[in-house]
Amino acid sequence: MSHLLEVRHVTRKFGGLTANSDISFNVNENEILSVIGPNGAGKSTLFKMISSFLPTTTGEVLFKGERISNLKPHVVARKGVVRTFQETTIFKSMTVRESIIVAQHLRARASLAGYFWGSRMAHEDVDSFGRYADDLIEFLGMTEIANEQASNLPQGNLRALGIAIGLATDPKVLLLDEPFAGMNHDETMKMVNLVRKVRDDRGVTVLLVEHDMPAVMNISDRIVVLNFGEMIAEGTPAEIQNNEKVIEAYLGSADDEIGI
Ligand SMILES: Nc1ncnc2c1ncn2[C@@H]1O[C@H](COP(=O)(O)OP(=O)(O)OP(=O)(O)O)[C@@H](O)[C@H]1O
Repeated sequence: MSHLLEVRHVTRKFGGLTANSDISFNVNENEILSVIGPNGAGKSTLFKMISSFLPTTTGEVLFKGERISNLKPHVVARKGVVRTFQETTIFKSMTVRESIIVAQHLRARASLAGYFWGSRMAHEDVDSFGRYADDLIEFLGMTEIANEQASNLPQGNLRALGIAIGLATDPKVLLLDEPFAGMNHDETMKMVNLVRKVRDDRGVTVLLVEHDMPAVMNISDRIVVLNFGEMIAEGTPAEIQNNEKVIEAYLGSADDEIGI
């Protein structure tokens, strides 16, 4: 298996605070890798650097051997590394289908003027965006809610729409920020299956930050553990569950009901 992503000696400081300290690990193609750690461990900061929403202080992130850290986020997204946000960023006034169409703007070939004047390329874009949206809607099992306004959707469907929006630009790597947060067991299991399907059927490599340990242990091929900005472990779910440093980090934190 080749390394699709390489996180190399990444450090991020905020003034005197080191949020990430010399983090290095690789992500293989078609892998589901979770980043876990107690509150404030530096997980979100690391995700922001991988998707280039935040520059590294030192170190770099490579995608297919090419540096993607410290570029503009839309450039990184266009290359195929896309971060999904929690539902706050979903266009609530649009329907599911409209949201997925609009989210494809990064793939547009026609110019803005072309859209304004209705050029042939603009018409082709709009047609292909519609077809791709319908394909995604079917793939994600959202046909029945395709024309529902996003603001009317329950939590589980909103999360699925977040994933659909992430997939709208046909990424190679999807970064999911707490995809199971606030979900009950059934909703979590549906989302676990959906994320697996995205990996299995569309060949998307998935990185996720998550606090729900049973879900993490269920879904992950490998896990990276952060604590106070340091990477303290990396391994399979079974290895992580038995890792002394990890157990200590969680027992010593407010997350001691973490269930690992
Ligand atoms: N923009 C910022 N400015 C200053 N400090 C920050 C900033 N962003 C994060 N931090 C600090 O960096 C540390 C790591 O934060 P981060 O949000 O990455 O942790 P986390 O593991 O994602 O936490 P949680 O699980 O609670 O979401 C924390 O001490 C946080 O206060």
